[in-house]
Amino acid sequence: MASTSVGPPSRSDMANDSYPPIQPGASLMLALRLQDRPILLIGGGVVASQRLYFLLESGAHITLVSPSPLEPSIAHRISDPSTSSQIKWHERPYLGRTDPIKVSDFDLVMTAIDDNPLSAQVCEMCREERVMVNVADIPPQCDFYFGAQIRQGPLQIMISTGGLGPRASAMIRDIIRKALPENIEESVKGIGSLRSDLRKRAPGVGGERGQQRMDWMKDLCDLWGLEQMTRFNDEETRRFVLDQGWDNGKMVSPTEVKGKVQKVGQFWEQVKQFGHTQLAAGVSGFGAGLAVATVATIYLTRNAAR
Ligand SMILES: C[C@@]1(CC(=O)O)C2=NC(=C\c3[nH]c(c(CCC(=O)O)c3CC(=O)O)Cc3[nH]c(c(CC(=O)O)c3CCC(=O)O)/C=C3\N/C(=C\2)[C@@H](CCC(=O)O)[C@]3(C)CC(=O)O)/[C@H]1CCC(=O)O
Ligand SMILES: NC(=O)c1ccc[n+]([C@@H]2O[C@H](COP(=O)([O-])OP(=O)(O)OC[C@H]3O[C@@H](n4cnc5c(N)ncnc54)[C@H](O)[C@@H]3O)[C@@H](O)[C@H]2O)c1
Repeated sequence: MASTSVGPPSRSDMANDSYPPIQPGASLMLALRLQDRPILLIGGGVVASQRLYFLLESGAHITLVSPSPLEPSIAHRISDPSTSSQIKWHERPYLGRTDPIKVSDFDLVMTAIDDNPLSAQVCEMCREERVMVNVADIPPQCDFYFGAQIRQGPLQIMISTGGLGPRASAMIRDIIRKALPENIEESVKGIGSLRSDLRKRAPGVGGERGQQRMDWMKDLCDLWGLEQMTRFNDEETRRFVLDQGWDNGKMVSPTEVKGKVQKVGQFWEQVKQFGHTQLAAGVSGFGAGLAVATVATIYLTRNAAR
């Protein structure tokens, strides 16, 4: 029978005394934040070039040790002004224990070389210094594995088969990529903006306030769904949802917002267009008066809705 992943109990399950069984052998899946962190990368071939790509995107500072020739994309990153300051290249083989570059000076170490005994030695050095290491050619000695990845803006997905089938990981990645909604990146950005606005409006950490904020956000996400979340990229929509929803301790559905925000938006469009027409016709006094009246009406309408 296929095993299923149960996962930890959610906040709402906590009350039910439900304790799913532990299934050992997993990796801890994390999203490492490496901005400005020192990373040691040993090797200059195809695998090292792939490591380098992901490290550069994470903002790390990479010390690269490898003799020439380098895989061409690595040479490109070293000379390209947009990435050159992130890479310090030592053009020579790494010497293991006798090397002046010490693994203890780095947050992570990665070897991608065609030299098993040297990789094993680097791994041993890292264990002694308690530095996490990825050894591309000896999976059992890795503290962490890479995986097939999808990155669409802030959304990141990683697939791991626990080292069993890297190619299978890439194939599963392609299935997931096809299944994702086209505008998923916009959904994630939209909900990110709403969360950030909410935290400005209701600051503080933990306690009752924190719980309220989380409950409201969770219910709102469930009510709106991923597709509608793209609409939170619009500032007016966010304000409306927070004014009407959060401030009143209730939920506002996408359909409720649709009417209101569109109406206000349309008014503004009309005001703008009307203003232009009047200016073009040169009837400025009457136009300005009417525009001021319209703006005042909108202002009152907006505030009455709060
Ligand atoms: C996912 C991906 C991420 C990445 O590297 O960034 C990744 N390998 C990728 C591709 C790939 N690697 C290999 C092939 C040839 C076909 C095949 O063997 O399947 C292909 C396919 C190809 O190139 O298309 C050969 C290979 N890989 C490893 C060994 C050593 C060994 O097993 O002994 C050998 C044998 C060398 C030999 O035979 O001599 C080891 C590892 N490779 C991992 C990750 C980790 C486990 C991932 C997992 O849990 O699934 C792990 C354990 C350690 C690590 O690398 O961290 C990336 C796909 C990225 C993408 O396409 O986007
Ligand atoms: N994890 C993976 O996804 C994966 C995939 C394919 C291969 N591999 C394994 O990873 C290793 C590297 O693969 P590759 O395709 O990049 O090989 P490669 O032959 O293209 O590159 C090896 C690189 O290591 C450099 N090198 C050798 N000795 C060195 C030393 N002492 N110090 C610094 N650099 C040194 C070489 O100059 C070369 O640049 C292989 O052993 C392979 O078995 C892993």
